[in-house]
Amino acid sequence: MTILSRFVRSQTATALVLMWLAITAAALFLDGYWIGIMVGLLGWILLAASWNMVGGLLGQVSFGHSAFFGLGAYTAVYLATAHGISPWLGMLIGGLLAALFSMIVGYLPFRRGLSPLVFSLLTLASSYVLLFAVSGIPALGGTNGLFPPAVGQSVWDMRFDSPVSYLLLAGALTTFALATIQILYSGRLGFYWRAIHDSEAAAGAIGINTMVVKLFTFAVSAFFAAMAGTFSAQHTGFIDPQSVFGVEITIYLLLFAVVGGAGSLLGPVLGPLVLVPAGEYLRTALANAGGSSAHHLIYGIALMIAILSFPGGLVAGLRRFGVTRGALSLPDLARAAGPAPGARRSDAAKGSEILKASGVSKNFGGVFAVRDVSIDVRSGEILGIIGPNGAGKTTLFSLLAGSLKPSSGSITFDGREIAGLPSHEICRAGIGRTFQITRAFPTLTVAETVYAAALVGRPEEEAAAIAGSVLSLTRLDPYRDMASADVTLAVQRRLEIARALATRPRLILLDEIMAGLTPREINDAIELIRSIRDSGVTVIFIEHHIRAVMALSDRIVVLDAGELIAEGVPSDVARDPRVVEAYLGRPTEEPAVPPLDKVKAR
Ligand SMILES: Nc1ncnc2c1ncn2[C@@H]1O[C@H](COP(=O)(O)OP(=O)(O)OP(=O)(O)O)[C@@H](O)[C@H]1O
Repeated sequence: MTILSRFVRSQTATALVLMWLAITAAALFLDGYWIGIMVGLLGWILLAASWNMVGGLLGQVSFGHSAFFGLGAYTAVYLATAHGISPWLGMLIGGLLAALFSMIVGYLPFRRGLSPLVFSLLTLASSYVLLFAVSGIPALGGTNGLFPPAVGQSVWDMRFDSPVSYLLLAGALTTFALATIQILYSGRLGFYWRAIHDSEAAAGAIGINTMVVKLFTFAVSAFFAAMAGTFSAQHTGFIDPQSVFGVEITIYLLLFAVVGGAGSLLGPVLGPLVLVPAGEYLRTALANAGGSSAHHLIYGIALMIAILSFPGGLVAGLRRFGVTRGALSLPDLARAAGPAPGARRSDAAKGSEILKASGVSKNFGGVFAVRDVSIDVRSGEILGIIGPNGAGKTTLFSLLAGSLKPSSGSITFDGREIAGLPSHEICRAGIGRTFQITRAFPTLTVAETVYAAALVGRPEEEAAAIAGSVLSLTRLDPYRDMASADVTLAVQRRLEIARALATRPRLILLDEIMAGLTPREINDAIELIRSIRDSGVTVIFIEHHIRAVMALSDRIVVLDAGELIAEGVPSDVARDPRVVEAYLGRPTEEPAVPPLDKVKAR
């Protein structure tokens, strides 16, 4: 499907058609007062849609969109007053400045993977920094603000006599933003946004460069917010630091998101559509009965009732009428006949070394989770990693998969040093992983999850072919349209494997995929792991189920208290006294050491 046909079928397109019908009707039948209200409404929709890209779709709540709004307003007005530059050019420059500013603000939290709260606070601080900075600059009018030049009344000056002209301009800018967001969402970015929103760690593990996606999205969002700022300044004819950089704008944006539905494409349209006219109606209706305090009181109470009645916002309430959060563009995977998951062959010949960890350690403060561990993994083998709870198995996986950086040591994969690389680069190098505690993408279906993983770094047709074949291999076909959050634990674990396989790894790391499964499901998992190996993928798996470890492993590595204590074929490892001691504690009488395969894991 082409970009255009995807767009035409979207709910955004329908909303835009309705919006233009309303604009036409308003232009024909409404007076200047109501047209002014509508202009304000469209401005809020534009700003709310821009905020929703980051706060809703990515799940990174920004308290600083007023900073971008203000940058757009001040840049255009200052360039027009001081240098006679057209606000159109000012809008572009303001947008670019805001995009640059957003990248400076977002770089550190995104790069370091800091918590969303840190991001929120940084954005809030950024709007205050600009508020105080601009208030202290005389050339920008200080706290008194600036007026756009009154000359003109022309398209070039973005100053119009007729309210209808502002209405048309607001409609055009809002259309530009909503259409752009919809087009981005209908492509691969929609999948990446949802994946990052649902689980950033899992998004990185399927190869998504989460930092780049977040920075890009933040920059586009800031550009649109600045656009709204320029427009608003031209429309109202006056700006001051408090009105454009102030926290009220952010509070309104959060309210629109909560009432409309954050994370959906239509939420930022519905939120202002309900709240702006309702606020205006209350303001005028109660003008003679207590003035602004009565209006604010009733507005606040109504808002609280609305928020409590529709926890997911209006979009959630309207879902039964077919209003969705925005459909992703999933191709028909059933028709896609793809290559086997392991078709991306390793450079390493079967039996040769594919992964080598040498002297790898990881400490958390004084705790050594992994201490001086060295392992070799051969291409085509199944390597089991066992050890008591807290032995360092998952930490070792995280080091191999890039979610943790080793404190010391080296890890090479296919001869390339990968220690300390971010998880998306390690995935792209050919290592896939599952998580001990499953990290589904709950807002995606089973098929969308697998397709999203296959899509990273590949054309859509190839991704569809891979996803189709992985769904068959992992026997997930019957569940493909179910939400990932709604399937059973056994299916969720298979889905994690399928997601990792869809990245077409040469090596897959499986972390306790049998935990909590029934004996029958464990047998299925054993068969699945064998078929993965047979498709050409090397397997390392952590498991507490000794029967499965014995049945599957070509070799076993045993960790205890962060150290490697034994390594070898299953029969040797099972009888190694150090291993049995690690599991059962030191025997009091010799030779009462039972072999490990008779021991139930703790
Ligand atoms: N982020 C962390 N911060 C501090 N300590 C940690 C962290 N992650 C792991 N540890 C500690 O490192 C040690 C090894 O933990 P790890 O989860 O790797 O063990 P494991 O062998 O996978 O255990 P299990 O079988 O219970 O999953 C434990 O003592 C754990 O408490």
